[in-house]
Amino acid sequence: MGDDTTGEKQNQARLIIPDFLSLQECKELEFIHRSCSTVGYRPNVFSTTLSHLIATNSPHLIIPFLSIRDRLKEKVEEFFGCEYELSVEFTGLISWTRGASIGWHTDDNRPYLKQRHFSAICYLNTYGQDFKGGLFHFRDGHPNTLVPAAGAVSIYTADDRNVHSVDEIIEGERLTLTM
Ligand SMILES: O=C(O)CCC(=O)C(=O)O
Ligand SMILES: [Fe+2]
Repeated sequence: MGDDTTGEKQNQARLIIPDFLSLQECKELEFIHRSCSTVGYRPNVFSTTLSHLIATNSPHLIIPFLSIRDRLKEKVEEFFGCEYELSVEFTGLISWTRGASIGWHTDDNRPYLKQRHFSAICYLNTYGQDFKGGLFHFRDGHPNTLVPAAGAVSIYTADDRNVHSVDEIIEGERLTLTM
């Protein structure tokens, strides 16, 4: 029974919704990334953050993000039972090209990230079709491996219940909306 309880807690720490965004929304965000992305925070990674869109005088391009961001925030608050408690700390489009990968980590893994409670990753394109490699893995619990598909969202707590990694991109470009 102890194990069951642990399993249940583990399951509650993540939520995967296969069709959260329409393909049209994915395409629109992809278009913005193609027009505005800049060199990202790690090798072979490119990003388009909302602050970058403001700084480069493209504030109109923020509009498509806003309703998606609210929908996602509502979903997180509903699922994790923290209505009206969250504020969104980061919103950006992030693409990974050949050679990019990330090993096991949690998303609150720096002292200055401890205020981060949840991560949400919307997949804007599809494994096997747009890129090869780039599978997402949770170290513990279920589901274990996520195969990125356009429109899906994965929401998980940023703590050590959700240690995760992403395989190296072998070909193409893997695009996400990350919050
Ligand atoms: O893109 C993903 O699927 C997750 C990326 C990730 O874990 C991170 O950037 O911290
Ligand atoms: Fe991560």
